[in-house]
Amino acid sequence: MLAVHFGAGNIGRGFIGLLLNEAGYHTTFVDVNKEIVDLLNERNEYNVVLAAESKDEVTVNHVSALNSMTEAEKVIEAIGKADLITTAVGPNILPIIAKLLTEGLQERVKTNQTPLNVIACENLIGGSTLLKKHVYNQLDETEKSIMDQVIGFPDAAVDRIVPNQVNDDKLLVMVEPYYEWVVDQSMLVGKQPIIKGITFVEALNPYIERKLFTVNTGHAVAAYLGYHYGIPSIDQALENKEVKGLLEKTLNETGLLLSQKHSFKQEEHRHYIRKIIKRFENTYLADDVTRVGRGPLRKLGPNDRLVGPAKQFIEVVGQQPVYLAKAIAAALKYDVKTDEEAVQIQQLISDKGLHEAITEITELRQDHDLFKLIVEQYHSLG
Ligand SMILES: NC(=O)c1ccc[n+]([C@@H]2O[C@H](COP(=O)([O-])OP(=O)(O)OC[C@H]3O[C@@H](n4cnc5c(N)ncnc54)[C@H](O)[C@@H]3O)[C@@H](O)[C@H]2O)c1
Ligand SMILES: O=P(O)(O)OC[C@@H](O)[C@@H](O)[C@H](O)[C@H](O)CO
Repeated sequence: MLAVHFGAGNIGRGFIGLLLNEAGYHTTFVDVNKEIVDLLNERNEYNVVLAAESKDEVTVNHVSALNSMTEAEKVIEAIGKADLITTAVGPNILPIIAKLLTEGLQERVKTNQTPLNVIACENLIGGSTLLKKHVYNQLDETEKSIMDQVIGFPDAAVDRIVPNQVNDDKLLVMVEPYYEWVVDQSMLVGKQPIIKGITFVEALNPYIERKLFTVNTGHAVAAYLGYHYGIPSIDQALENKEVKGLLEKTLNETGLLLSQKHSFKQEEHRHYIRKIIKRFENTYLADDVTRVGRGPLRKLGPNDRLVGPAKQFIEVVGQQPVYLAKAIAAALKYDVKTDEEAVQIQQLISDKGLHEAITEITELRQDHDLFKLIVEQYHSLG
């Protein structure tokens, strides 16, 4: 069995590649990083080490790689033969890989009508659906009706913390022990892939919202407030009582929303939150606040992990999301010069002023309750 996986980065190698290998796939990674592509082809294997006292290590083999910049034809050929396609490139890169993916799928369906699923493993609600949209924008009506029959784009939620890697061995990936991969079964075509570690569910929305609005909202709070207090890593941010307290209060807000919206049992959800906080406290991960806070423009988007639940909190719970607003304010103050999106936000605030910048970034109208809360919290953060 062949899997073509776009993005041989942290989650690609440290999570998806590992599970695909355990399920018996040969994985062809597609990436633009020449060094990683060359090393994968030289060794055809790499190791994954657990960020835990045991430091257990497993070898992932049956892997190779293609450079999408210089080997487009080979990528198209691999898509033609693939049994599964997955991605972990980052939401902003999906429109870029969609071009080559489309060419591959167009060629494939000319001779191969075997059903094929494309699963985007990104931190995004409706990631595969978005990728499908980018693909379908390039198809004519006949191609669309063929693809409707044989190509599936099931949405997914993936959860495993994989920090930036600082190992001498450039292929080695350190990952936390915990993982969860949930896929929307109702969106699959053909047979369900047999991959130990995937949970198939009939409706993904409660799972992706639970993950994004708990793990990623909590992570964002720790990153932006951690940065605000000059703390370099997430586990250290959690040692700071002020940050941990604000994190817990923010997750109580999203918890209330999620419990009301998806009828989660409150005690079970509290247990889920406690487990996540423990994961953030893992000192073996030493996860930089700048990795977790990366891309603040994306994270402040109208449906992402901060503004998304804050708006819903007002609508569903009927209260003011004070702590989510504080996290949004901290994200607006995130001033990391090496992060292009942070630079853009600071530039926007200085060019157009805070109010206009908030509207442009979050798409919130100035008379929205959340808008006023964000402004208040921004000024109170100092
Ligand atoms: N790291 C985590 O803890 C984690 C956990 C769950 C989900 N995710 C999600 O997984 C995705 C990837 O995150 P990551 O942490 O692995 O990032 P990463 O930067 O480590 O990996 C991304 C990879 O994509 C490659 N890439 C960039 N442009 C490309 C292109 N045009 N074609 C092919 N490959 C390209 C990069 O070279 C890199 O190897 C993101 O959506 C992220 O939100 C990450
Ligand atoms: O990948 P991002 O930039 O969307 O978010 C940063 C982290 O919160 C994220 O990578 C987590 O580590 C991951 O989602 C855990 O499953």
